Amino acid sequence: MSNPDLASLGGAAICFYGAGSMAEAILRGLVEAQLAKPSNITVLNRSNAERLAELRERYGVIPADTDVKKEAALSSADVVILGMKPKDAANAIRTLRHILRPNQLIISVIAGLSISTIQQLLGRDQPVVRTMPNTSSTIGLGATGISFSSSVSAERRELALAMFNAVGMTAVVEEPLIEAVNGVSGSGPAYVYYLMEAMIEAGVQLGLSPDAAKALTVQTVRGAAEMVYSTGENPGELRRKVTSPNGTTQAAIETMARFDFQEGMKQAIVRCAERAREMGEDIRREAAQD
Ligand SMILES: NC(=O)C1=CN([C@@H]2O[C@H](COP(=O)(O)OP(=O)(O)OC[C@H]3O[C@@H](n4cnc5c(N)ncnc54)[C@H](OP(=O)(O)O)[C@@H]3O)[C@@H](O)[C@H]2O)C=CC1
Ligand SMILES: O=C(O)[C@@H]1CCC=N1
Repeated sequence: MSNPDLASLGGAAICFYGAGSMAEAILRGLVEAQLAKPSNITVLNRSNAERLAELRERYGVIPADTDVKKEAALSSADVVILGMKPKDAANAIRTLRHILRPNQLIISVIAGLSISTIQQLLGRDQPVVRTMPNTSSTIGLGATGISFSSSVSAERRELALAMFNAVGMTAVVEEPLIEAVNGVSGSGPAYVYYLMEAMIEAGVQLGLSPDAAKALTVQTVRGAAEMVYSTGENPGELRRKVTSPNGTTQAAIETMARFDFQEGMKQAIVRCAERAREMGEDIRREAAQD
């Protein structure tokens, strides 16, 4: 399937600096949507050459598996995507200081890491796009929050949006709201999986086979998400339609309310955002030691 946004990415050379699960989710989406040619994508990591070979096998992207190739891939890229864990970010970004040119576009997916810390680690006002995607990008159903440093041109904003629109939907937010995005959708798939684990366990407890409990749970979550998406109705309205007075659903919801289910969810999301800020602060302190 060709993509109408293809023109906006053109032949941009993209380098994934960090080649883990999030990098794979994005690059797979880009390749499958034909938004980028595999021959324009290089991947590199710290030391795991087998992983790079696996990505080459799966998507046809180019592994940069020696120091010379890594430096060449980074210095020649139009876009460098930072995809390492927050604890590895400061050291990894510092090494870019003498490799990158000042106008190369940086896109970060790293939780907590602010645009100003990236620029501090690079020692200059490099154009930076800060994002918070999620792993559903793997199947083109990602949700990504995006913010830009003031030095990112309108054309490059479009390019970054096209990249993440290729793997799902995007929401442009002011940078201080990226942690809120982390709380809602960056970590969000895990909350849904957690809920599904409980639904499956309860189904088995009630006598269903594990396979039947899983199949019924998966279809229920898919169907419920699709109902909200395709009808445009609020989840609360749709919930009320399922809940007959004094019926089975009411009994279930009242039980959840006794355990303060919604309050627990809200506090979890607030804590997630707070944890992202703490992790960002740790990296900022590391950067300040320069
Ligand atoms: N997973 C998720 O659901 C989401 C993750 N994120 C963010 O994405 C980032 C990556 O997460 P995830 O993909 O799960 O992590 P992974 O552990 O799967 O991947 C991390 C990658 O970074 C590489 N790396 C680490 N240090 C360096 C270095 N100095 N130079 C080059 N490469 C390096 C690792 O290489 P090697 O294996 O060789 O050490 C590995 O390829 C995190 O910052 C996270 O906050 C954002 C949204 C969602
Ligand atoms: O758990 C984490 O820190 C990462 C960031 C968002 C999802 N996973």
